[in-house]
Amino acid sequence: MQIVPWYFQHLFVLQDCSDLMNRDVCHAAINGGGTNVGLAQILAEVVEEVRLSVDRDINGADLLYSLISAPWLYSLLRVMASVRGLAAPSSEAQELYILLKYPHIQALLSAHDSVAQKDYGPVLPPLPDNLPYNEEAIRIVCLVKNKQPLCVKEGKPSYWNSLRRLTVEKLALARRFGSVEQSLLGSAGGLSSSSTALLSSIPSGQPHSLPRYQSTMSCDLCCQTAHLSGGGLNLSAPAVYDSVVMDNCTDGVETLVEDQHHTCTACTTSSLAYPRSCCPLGCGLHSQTALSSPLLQRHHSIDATRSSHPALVFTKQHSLDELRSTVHTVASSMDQSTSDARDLRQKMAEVTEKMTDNVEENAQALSLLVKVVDKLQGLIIASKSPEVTSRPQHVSKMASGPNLPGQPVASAKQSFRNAPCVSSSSSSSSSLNCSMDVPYVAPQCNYYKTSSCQTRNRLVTPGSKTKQTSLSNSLTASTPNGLLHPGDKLVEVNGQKVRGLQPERVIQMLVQSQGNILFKVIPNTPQPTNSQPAAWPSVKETCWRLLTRGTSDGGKLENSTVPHCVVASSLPLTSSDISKGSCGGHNLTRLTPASHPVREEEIDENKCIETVSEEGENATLYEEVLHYQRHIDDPPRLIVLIGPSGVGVNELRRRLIKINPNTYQGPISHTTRSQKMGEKNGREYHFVTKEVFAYMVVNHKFLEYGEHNGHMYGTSLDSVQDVLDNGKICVIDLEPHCVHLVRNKKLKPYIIFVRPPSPARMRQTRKDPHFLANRYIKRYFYDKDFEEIEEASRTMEAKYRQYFDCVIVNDDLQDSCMDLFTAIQHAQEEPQWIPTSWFAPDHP
Ligand SMILES: Nc1ncnc2c1ncn2[C@@H]1O[C@H](COP(=O)(O)OP(=O)(O)OP(=O)(O)O)[C@@H](O)[C@H]1O
Repeated sequence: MQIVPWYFQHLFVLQDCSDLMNRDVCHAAINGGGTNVGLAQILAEVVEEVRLSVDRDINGADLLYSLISAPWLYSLLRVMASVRGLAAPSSEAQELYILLKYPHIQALLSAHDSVAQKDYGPVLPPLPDNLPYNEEAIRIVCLVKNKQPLCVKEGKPSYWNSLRRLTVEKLALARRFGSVEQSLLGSAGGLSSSSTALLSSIPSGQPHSLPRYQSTMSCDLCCQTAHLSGGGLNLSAPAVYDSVVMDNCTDGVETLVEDQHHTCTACTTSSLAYPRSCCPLGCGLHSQTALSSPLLQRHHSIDATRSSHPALVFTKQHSLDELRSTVHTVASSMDQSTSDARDLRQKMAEVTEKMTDNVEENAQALSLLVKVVDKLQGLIIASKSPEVTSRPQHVSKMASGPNLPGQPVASAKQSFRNAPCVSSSSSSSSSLNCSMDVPYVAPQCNYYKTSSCQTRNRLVTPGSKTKQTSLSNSLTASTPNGLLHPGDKLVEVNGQKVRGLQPERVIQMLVQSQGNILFKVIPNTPQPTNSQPAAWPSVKETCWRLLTRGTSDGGKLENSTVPHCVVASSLPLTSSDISKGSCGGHNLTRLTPASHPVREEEIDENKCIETVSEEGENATLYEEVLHYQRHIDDPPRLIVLIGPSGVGVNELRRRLIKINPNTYQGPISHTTRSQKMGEKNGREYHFVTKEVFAYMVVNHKFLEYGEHNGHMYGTSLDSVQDVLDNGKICVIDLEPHCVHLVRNKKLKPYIIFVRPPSPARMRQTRKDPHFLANRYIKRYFYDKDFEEIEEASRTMEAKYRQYFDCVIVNDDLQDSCMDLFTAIQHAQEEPQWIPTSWFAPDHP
């Protein structure tokens, strides 16, 4: 049960506090401090009672609920706040208090609270009363992002969690260094007034009416989150209570679990006997902290089983790795924000660099961390302040300066509630209430609310209809009520124009955004059923390419581009037709027009129209073709090599590019692996995050992609286009079933099939070469490989031959390279038959 570790953390901190209070109380009693002796007794009893409850296997949720709503807890919190008032508190009490008042702990807690207390319900600006009824050119969709970053896998910690965990760990580290660190930290900030306010803001008297927000408890070691909302526990504790949790977890890093049975790795005692387990899922961390804290030493001495733990040593490398990952998380989360964010990132990096074995430097690093946390704090405050919402991007600038709000929960929440969402400056709206999951259709707007997000459509004055990037594939997946549709054109995100931006860039903005996300989209209007554009019929003369034919067994270099065709129009093609037909200066070789539509019986080897059989039963019958010669100013045609695995496609491609890299180039692949030393983004690879990669996959950006060694690799259409745009001839190899992805008017691919010679000949020519089965497993060819290659070639050719413009038999390598070179020249410089549809003008 996920709740148990959280509970145990609290149980033990209570135990600590109980013991601590006991001592303090005794101390106070001895010194005449007058503290309520009965409180310590109550606490001790409660701890014992809770422990017994666990043994009796009482439902954890109920237990937790009663735990956090118990009056003694509030008494405890009050007492903690008044610890400082003791005449001569014990060293443990002092330490506890010092821990609680560290500014970075306070800032962190406060930041965490602010996030947790955010009301994730959207607050949308009102719609204007005078919206036109029939205005549908632009739609505004406002989504409210939930707590999970976009595309992040379930369970992945947010950077808040990372930061929180990190700070806790750093605190544990710092505590090893006692006074030096304290003095430095003290000089770095000490206990700010707002921190004090935080501590003293615990109301006395009756139990709090706790703020209602979803409580997401995290294991501070591995950041596994356990949502407690399911068990009626949509409650959380006030800030100080959280700080107790954190303090406990600081202590708690001494003990880890490795499996789901809550067995302590150090003492192998089971969770029942030693219920100190922190994470039931096993966080896998094995670096530990040997804490010199008297509190911890006492902690060990409380329980005999615990005292048997060996001293655990903090691993610096682990700390650095954690810190680096946090830096990375923060960095990637704030990639496109302003200089403040960069400053923050820089500071995080500095902290990373400063973490050494040197006490003083570590203290400095912690001090820097305080500033970083402060900045984050400022960011949250900024996101709550109304003026921020008028900025085009909601995280455009972080508030600077300090930072602990010390602000009561209610007011913080209120200020957030009052904040209008980011909205387009040109529009306003009026509010409508609606029920969950029921689309409410008003005369002037659509207004939806879903369980994960609340969205609203709003009609505004139409803007430019310039072609925009469509993100609908991924966005529609996030908008269950269908607010966004495939083909919708995205105009703005959070008031920021996205015109001309790559979809990857836009998705990056979404990943980084928090709270409301406002889309302005041009709805996709249904395409006319008649796909033939109005301007197109001007080309009267047509040819038909026969797409299904038997395998040709011609020579080594076969040009299959001559269509088996006649003309099916009574009107000759004129030059004006050509220009109207968007042939744009291409030289069309006209065929002799037939005087009547061609009938099936007229089909023969030289002059034919025949069924074009695409895959599937209801295949298109014919492919209409035109003779096309590339204009010198046109981008080069894409060269696509297809062949069975092992035939030598890559070898040919590699050699071709190597011989003349100024003319030929392969596309730059995308990868999620990290950049190595000496590599440059965009040269060896496009290094992208998993989120961006996933987005690209979802949006069919890749021609091919796959995984290797846990990293994703893919060849994107855009990277192909980049090569062509640079005036180079892009040469790619492709699986035949992916050919349709490039067979379009923009790329005008010239498709070359690489056929193997006979198995006997292959055996002769491929004596030494390696066979890269699946591209990665390198081994020598076996005899059966040659037969398989031949078989695969035959199958491939039978199925896809209709798409091949040329066939090269890869026998002798030198000859094949020459053939390839000739074929490519041919494709670029001589007339070729290409589908008529590639000349069709763009849809308006
Ligand atoms: N004509 C040839 N003569 C001799 N060896 C060749 C010839 N063509 C390719 N090879 C060799 O055959 C091996 C396989 O070639 P290559 O890796 O290019 O295959 P491929 O078609 O790209 O297959 P895969 O897609 O599975 O990698 C390589 O070692 C390559 O050097």
